[in-house]
Amino acid sequence: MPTAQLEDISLYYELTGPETGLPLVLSNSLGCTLEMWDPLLPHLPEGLRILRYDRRGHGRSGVPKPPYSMGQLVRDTEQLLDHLALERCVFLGLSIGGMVAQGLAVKRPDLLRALILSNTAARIATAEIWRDRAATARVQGLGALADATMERWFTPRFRATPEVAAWRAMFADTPLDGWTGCAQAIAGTDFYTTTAMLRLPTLGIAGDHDGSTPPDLVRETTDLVAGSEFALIHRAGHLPHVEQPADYARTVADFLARHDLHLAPNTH
Ligand SMILES: O=C(O)CCC(=O)CC(=O)O
Repeated sequence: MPTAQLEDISLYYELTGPETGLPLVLSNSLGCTLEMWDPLLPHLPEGLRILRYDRRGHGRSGVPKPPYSMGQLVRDTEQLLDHLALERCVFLGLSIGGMVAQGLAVKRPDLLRALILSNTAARIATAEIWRDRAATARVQGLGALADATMERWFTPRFRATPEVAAWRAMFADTPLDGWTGCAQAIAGTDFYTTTAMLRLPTLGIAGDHDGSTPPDLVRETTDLVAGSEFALIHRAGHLPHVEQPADYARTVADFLARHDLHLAPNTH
C-alpha cells in the first residue's frame, strides 16, 4: 500500500504514469478521497506522471484529532512531494485542494511550474458557516449535511442519476474528525494578499452551477494572479470533472499545451 510516513502524519497516495512524464498533482476537495479523480483520468492526455493523495483526515491517510490548520495541510503536501522527489509539478487543486495549491505556490515555488485553481477561492464561505456545519456534523453526523452538500456539488440533472449515491457515500463516510479538522482549516484561511503575489502560469476553472464556490468567486481569486486564465465549465457544479470530464480534461490539456507543458519531460 503506497503510504508515505511524513513528520507527523501518514498519507496514502497513488503515483502513476512514466517517471519522465510531466508531474500533475491532483489535490482533493473536502469530504472526498483520491477516487474523486477516477472519472477524469481516462480523459487526460497520456504520458503524465499523476500523483493523487488522500488529505489528512480522509480516506486511507491518518486521521489525527482536530483542529487542523491550512499551514499543516500545505506542509503535508510539501513533505509528500519532497518524499517522492517530485518537483516543478503542475498542481491542480479543487476547492480546499485549490487553497493548498495557493499556499504551496507561495511557500515552495520550486515545487510548481503551473497552477490550476479549480472551484476554489482565496477565502471560502465564512467562519460562521463552517462553525454551523461542524456543529451539525458533530451532533447528527456528516450524513445530516449530505443533501445540502450534494446540491452544492452537482446539477439537478446529475442528482437525478443513480451515480450520485456513490458521491453521497464518499462524503458521508469521511471521518468526522477529518472533515471537521479540514473545515476548520478552510475557515481560518484568507489567501487574498499572498495569492496576489504569485507569478506562475495559472488557470482558474469554475462550474456554472457551483453552489460552493460560484464562478464569480473563482474568477476573483484567479484574477489575483497576473496573466492568469479562466475557464467556465457548463452544466456542472462544484465537481465539474465528474459531470463534464471530457470538457474539463480538454480545458486542462489546452492550458498545458498553451504553456508548452503538454507531455514535456520534466527536464527544464
Ligand atoms: O461542501 C461544500 O459545499 C463546501 C465545499 C468547500 O467549500 C470545500 C471543498 O469542497 O473542499
